[in-house]
Amino acid sequence: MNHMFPIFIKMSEISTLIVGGGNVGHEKLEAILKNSPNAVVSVVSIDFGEALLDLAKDFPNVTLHKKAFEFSDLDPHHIALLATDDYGLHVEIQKEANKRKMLVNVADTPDLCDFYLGSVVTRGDLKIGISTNGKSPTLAKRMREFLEDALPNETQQLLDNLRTIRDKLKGDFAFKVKKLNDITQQVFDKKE
Ligand SMILES: C[C@@]1(CC(=O)O)c2cc3[nH]c(cc4nc(cc5[nH]c(cc(n2)[C@H]1CCC(=O)O)[C@@](C)(CC(=O)O)[C@@H]5CCC(=O)O)C(CC(=O)O)=C4CCC(=O)O)c(CCC(=O)O)c3CC(=O)O
Ligand SMILES: NC(=O)C1=CN([C@@H]2O[C@H](COP(=O)(O)OP(=O)(O)OC[C@H]3O[C@@H](n4cnc5c(N)ncnc54)[C@H](O)[C@@H]3O)[C@@H](O)[C@H]2O)C=CC1
Repeated sequence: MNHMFPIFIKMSEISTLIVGGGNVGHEKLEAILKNSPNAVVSVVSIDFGEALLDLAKDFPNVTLHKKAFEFSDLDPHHIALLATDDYGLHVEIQKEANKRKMLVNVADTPDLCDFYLGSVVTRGDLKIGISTNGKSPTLAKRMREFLEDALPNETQQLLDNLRTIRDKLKGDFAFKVKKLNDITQQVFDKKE
C-alpha cells in the first residue's frame, strides 16, 4: 500500500530552494514551473546549464545564485530539492534541513526524501497527481499519458457550470450537497 498523503501546495505562498543547476536541477525547476508558474524559487549552483538558464529567464520569481552551497542558503526557504552530483553534500544538507523542520527531496535517493514529485494530469482547474510509491516513475508517466487521453475535453466547462450552479444554489448545506451529487450523478450516468 502507498502510505503517502497527497496535498496541493500554493507554491507562490512558500519559498523553494533548488541546489544544483544541471540537468536534474533543470528537470525539477521545469516540473515546478509547469504546474506553478508563480512559484517562488531560488536556485543555488556553482554552475548553471543552458537549459536551466533558458527556462529561468522568463520567470521573474525565479532567482539564480551562482555560488557553492552554504547552510545559510536554507534560511529563507520552506522546502528544498537537492540536485547536485555530490551525494555526500546531499546527506549533509538533508540533515541540516530536517533539523530546521524543512521538507526535502533528494534526487536519486528516495530514502532521503520527505516528499516525491509525481506525474500530473491537468485539464484547466482539474489536476490529478499520480504516485507509484517510488516503484516505477515510468509507470507514473504512462498513467499520466493514459489519463490525458481519457479525460473529456469538456472537463473545464463542466467545472465552470458546476461552480455557477454551486454559487446559485440556495438552501442549507445538506440540501446543496444532495443537489450537487444528483447533478454530477446525471453527468456521469450519461457517459456510460
Ligand atoms: C522517488 C522519486 C523521487 C522524486 O524524484 O521526487 C523518483 C526517483 C527516481 N526516478 C528515477 C528515474 C526516472 N524518473 C523518471 C520520471 C519521473 N520521475 C518522477 C518522480 C519520481 N522519481 C519520484 C517517484 C514518483 C512515483 O512515486 O512514481 C516523475 C513522476 C515526476 C517528476 O520527476 O517530475 C517523472 C515522470 C513525470 C511525467 O512524465 O509524468 C523516469 C522516466 C522518464 O524520464 O521518462 C526515469 C527513468 C526510468 C526509470 O528509472 O523508471 C530514478 C532512477 C535514476 C537512476 O537510475 O539513476 C529514481 C531514483 C530511484 O528510484 O532510486
Ligand atoms: N541527468 C540525469 O538525467 C540523471 C542524473 N542522475 C544523477 O543526479 C545527479 C545530478 O545529475 P545532473 O543534474 O545530470 O548533474 P550535473 O553535473 O548536470 O549538475 C550538477 C550541478 O550541481 C552543481 N553543484 C555541484 N556541487 C555543488 C555545490 N557544492 N554547491 C552548489 N552547486 C553544486 C554543479 O555546478 C552542477 O550545476 C548526479 O548524481 C547524477 O548521477 C541520475 C539519473 C538521471
